[in-house]
Amino acid sequence: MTELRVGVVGVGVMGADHADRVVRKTAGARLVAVSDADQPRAEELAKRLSAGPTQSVRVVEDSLDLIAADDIDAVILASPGFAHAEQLFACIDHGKPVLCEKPLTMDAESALRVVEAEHKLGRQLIQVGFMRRFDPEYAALKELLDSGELGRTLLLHNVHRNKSVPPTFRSEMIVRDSMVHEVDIARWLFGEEITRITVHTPTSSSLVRDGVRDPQLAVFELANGAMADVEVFVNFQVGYEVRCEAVAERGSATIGLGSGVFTRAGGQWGGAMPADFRVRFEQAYDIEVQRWVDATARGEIDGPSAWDGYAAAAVCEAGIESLTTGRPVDVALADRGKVLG
Ligand SMILES: NC(=O)c1ccc[n+]([C@@H]2O[C@H](COP(=O)([O-])OP(=O)(O)OC[C@H]3O[C@@H](n4cnc5c(N)ncnc54)[C@H](O)[C@@H]3O)[C@@H](O)[C@H]2O)c1
Ligand SMILES: O[C@H]1[C@H](O)[C@@H](O)[C@H](O)[C@@H](O)[C@H]1O
Repeated sequence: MTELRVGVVGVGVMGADHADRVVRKTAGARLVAVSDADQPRAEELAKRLSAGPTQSVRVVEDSLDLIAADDIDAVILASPGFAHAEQLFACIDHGKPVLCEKPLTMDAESALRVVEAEHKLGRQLIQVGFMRRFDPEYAALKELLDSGELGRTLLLHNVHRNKSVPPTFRSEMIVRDSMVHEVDIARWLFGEEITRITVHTPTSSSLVRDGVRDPQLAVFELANGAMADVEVFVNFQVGYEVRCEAVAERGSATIGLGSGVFTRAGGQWGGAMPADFRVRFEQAYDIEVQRWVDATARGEIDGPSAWDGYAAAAVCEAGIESLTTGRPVDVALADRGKVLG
């Protein structure tokens, strides 16, 4: 099998991690080029990753040129969400498969245009980076719930805490960039769309910037009547913590309790907490990128689709509206059958 020649756009925290993953851990793929609005950052990474005898990574100044390049078979998009729409349309124009970090785009309208443009092409090129679906714990939970062993799933309780986030992180980003993971997980575990969302804003931590609502407490209502709640607290100070408990008719199942060794000793109990998502979800990212590379070689995607990215964007848009009023907001979702015909 020939190697998939990959280009990475945006090499900040996540893009640099993915670039390194392609070089060191992913079979059947080769990192060919990187691009970043911050050129020195791209130069530095390319130099570091070109160190091996067989690896030569070049820098392409303009991300659209990287996407168009003849020697790039597929793209990993890890630029900020505001840059995704233009870069996704370029991938569609050039027929390049793309693993696009969440969020797909910044709003439901542009996300739907992406879905429609891909659909017009007649094949799926876009996979969205909802990597939790590849996390072995989440995958085991899904398998258990789908087996029916516990009966119907009725409720999900989620906790999503980051140690801290950059100062640019506003209240809307907590919905669009962080809560979007629970939006995807709820849709995926239930296999149902979310029809209504309410975002409550309890007292904010005194450690966050003026006006930022953190933590947030959201309730999702699903088409089948099930519900999910999530606490998102992105300035938790302690570490990275992601938990999910599913409550079903004949029992419940919880994941995310024991990252690392959980000890009971010397009158204390507890374990280590990962500092961030790169540690907690390392295995999920590895599996995600490997399966994306394998599927791309077959001309397919193997994970969350552009529709999943759009549906999440529509829920987050309603969530951002609810954030300001505290009232439930119905999700306006296009008719899937009509869009994908
Ligand atoms: N799946 C996950 O768990 C996860 C984790 C972190 C971030 N993300 C997502 O990954 C993306 C990047 O986030 P990050 O934390 O790495 O941000 P970051 O700020 O660390 O990196 C973004 C990089 O993109 C560059 N950039 C800005 N505009 C650009 C443009 N138009 N074209 C090319 N490069 C551009 C910046 O210079 C920066 O180097 C976001 O969509 C974010 O939501 C996903
Ligand atoms: O962009 C990041 C990323 O998506 C993480 O997985 C999430 O935990 C953070 O809250 C978010 O800021």
